[in-house]
Amino acid sequence: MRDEARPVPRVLSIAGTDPSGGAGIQADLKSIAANGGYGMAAVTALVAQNTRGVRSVHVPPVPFLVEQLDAVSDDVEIDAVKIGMLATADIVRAVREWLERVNPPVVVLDPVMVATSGDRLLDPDAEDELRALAPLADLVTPNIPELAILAEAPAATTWSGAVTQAREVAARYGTRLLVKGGHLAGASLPDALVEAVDGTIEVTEFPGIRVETTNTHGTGCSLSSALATRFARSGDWARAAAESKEWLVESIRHGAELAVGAGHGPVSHFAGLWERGGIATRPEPEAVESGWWAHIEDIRADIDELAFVRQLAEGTLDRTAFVWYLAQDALYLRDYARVLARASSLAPTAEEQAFWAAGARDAIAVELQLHERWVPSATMDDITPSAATTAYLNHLLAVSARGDYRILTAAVLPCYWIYADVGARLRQFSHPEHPYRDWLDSYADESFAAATRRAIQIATRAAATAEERTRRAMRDALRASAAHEHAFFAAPLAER
Ligand SMILES: Nc1ncnc2c1ncn2[C@@H]1O[C@H](COP(=O)(O)OP(=O)(O)O)[C@@H](O)[C@H]1O
Ligand SMILES: Cc1ncc(COP(=O)(O)O)c(N)n1
Repeated sequence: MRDEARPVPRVLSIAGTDPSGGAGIQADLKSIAANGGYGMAAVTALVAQNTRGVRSVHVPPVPFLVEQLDAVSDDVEIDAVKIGMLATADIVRAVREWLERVNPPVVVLDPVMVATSGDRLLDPDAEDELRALAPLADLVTPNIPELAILAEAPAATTWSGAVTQAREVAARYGTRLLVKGGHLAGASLPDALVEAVDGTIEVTEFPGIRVETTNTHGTGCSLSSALATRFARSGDWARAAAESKEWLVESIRHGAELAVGAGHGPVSHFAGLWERGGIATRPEPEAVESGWWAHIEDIRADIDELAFVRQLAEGTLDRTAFVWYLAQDALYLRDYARVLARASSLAPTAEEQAFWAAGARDAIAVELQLHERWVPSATMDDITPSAATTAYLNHLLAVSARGDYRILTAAVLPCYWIYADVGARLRQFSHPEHPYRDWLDSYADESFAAATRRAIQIATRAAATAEERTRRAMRDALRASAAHEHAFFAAPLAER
């Protein structure tokens, strides 16, 4: 077992090619990626094949394979090696020498000899060399015919016969085996890990059910790559075997959906990932922020153009209209505080819970301040919520009632964001004689600016990790609130 398992192991496949993508290094790279590793590949042989069979094999000069292997090992720290098709005795020897030189921490040997189609992928005179390579592997993954060649005995015809033969092979080569039941008939399809533990050979069986399919091209390649990758991650062979088999069966089940070829089709290496993770990309929080800001640009421009905002800046705003606005604001803040308290109660972390709770408290504090300075509490009894105030609050309370925290963070955001933005501009109009100086200066509040930054951060981070549908709902809620902000600023001169 390795001292330190790697989160994304760097796994090198040494194997032949399959231009139709289902077996060989093409399958290995997909399998390594699907099982959580970084895949690399050195080509032993180029095989003109498809799902129906092998047409011809071209073996490049052996020194060139060694160059490929050295190019990788001179540069990359290799966490695991998976060996597949080796074609000739010279290649087996060259790979063995490289293994002895580089000594990679994990070696999985799939002793590829015959393709699913029945075509030979290893010269018969290379079998002795392959037997000599087996002891260098941490795990050998023969199918039943390959096990027989390692055992130099007839092929097993029953599962118990295969396991008995695997015990002999494990003892003889001093290596660990994963023997596969794919070539036996029947509904069950077990695999077994056979290894020497404290001098005795132990067998761990992984039962399985045969999937009714012809999509079995590359199952051996894919399984051995999955094993190398998962063992490099966990350092546990039994766990790697169980997980790899589960992954492979799921991939076999979805193979036919790919509609690749008319023979033995490939497995769908990423079926599980596609189903559970999807292929949608996700934006960074910064991109969400700039996208949202642009999405409400028209509303922001309209707010800047409002007579109320302009007159407030110039100081020409009618005082009654201003006090009416503040009274509406006080009414608004009372329920806005409740909505922020709801965000606090829905928050996934203690920090966010505290942030929204503080926001709720501050909203009430501002409301009380409004009474002290501008709107006597007695006046409040005469004020009824305007249509704009009612509509804005109904929107926020509805989002709050629906209970999706992420959408709620987007809905409450404009009250921070637009307010801080409008305020920053209004503040510049303040001067000692300005009738609303106190009010304009209150916008300079640094803690409100900091709270606005944090609210933007919480909402955009939530959006960045949400699925597309939720992200869109967040943007819609934000825009709806922005429109309510506009109506709220327009109301003092329109509704009153
Ligand atoms: N039809 C199937 N249903 C479920 N699992 C299968 C099926 N065919 C192969 N497998 C699994 O794929 C792996 C490789 O199987 P096998 O056919 O024995 O090896 P190879 O591909 O090397 O000939 C094994 O784990 C086996 O259990
Ligand atoms: C290059 C290459 N390597 C191996 C196999 C065996 O495939 P399977 O995994 O179906 O036994 C193959 N068809 N081609």
